[in-house]
Amino acid sequence: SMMKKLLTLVLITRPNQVLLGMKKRGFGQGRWNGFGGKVEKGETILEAAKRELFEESSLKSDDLKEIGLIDFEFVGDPQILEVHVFTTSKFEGEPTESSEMRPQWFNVKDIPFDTMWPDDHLWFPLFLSGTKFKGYFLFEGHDKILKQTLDKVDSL
Ligand SMILES: CNc1cc(N2CCOCC2)nc(N)n1
Repeated sequence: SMMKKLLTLVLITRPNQVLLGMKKRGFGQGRWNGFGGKVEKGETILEAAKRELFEESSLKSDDLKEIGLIDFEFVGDPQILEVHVFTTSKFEGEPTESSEMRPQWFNVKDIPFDTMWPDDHLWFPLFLSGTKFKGYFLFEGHDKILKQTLDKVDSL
């Protein structure tokens, strides 16, 4: 039976650039990604996004805007990952390496998609153009997308 796990993903931007973190351990290790993780009991999804952003990058933001909702399914695993994607260009602090993440600014035209999750190059253009989206990706392992849907939406 399908179980859903709530997760967050925060993409910080500044003019012509996106802040990504190199995941140093655990799920997605060795790939650049936004900042995020699990939603704990007793916190809202937005509170989780803020918390994970601070824990993983030392940045603080009260301006996170939800721009995407992505369901990830993995063949053979009943746990669906429901990832709530947020972005902001208003933040405080300096990106700082954590135990989980090594942050680095990337020019938008040089996003390292080859060392990111294979779904990212499909939905990043929507995030970068300010288009809200809903997506579904069925993975086989961590590198192969078997099925996908990606739709622009007016509201999430
Ligand atoms: C499977 N493809 C994924 C997963 C993912 N994350 C799952 C764990 O929580 C943080 C976001 N993030 C991206 N870009 N692609």
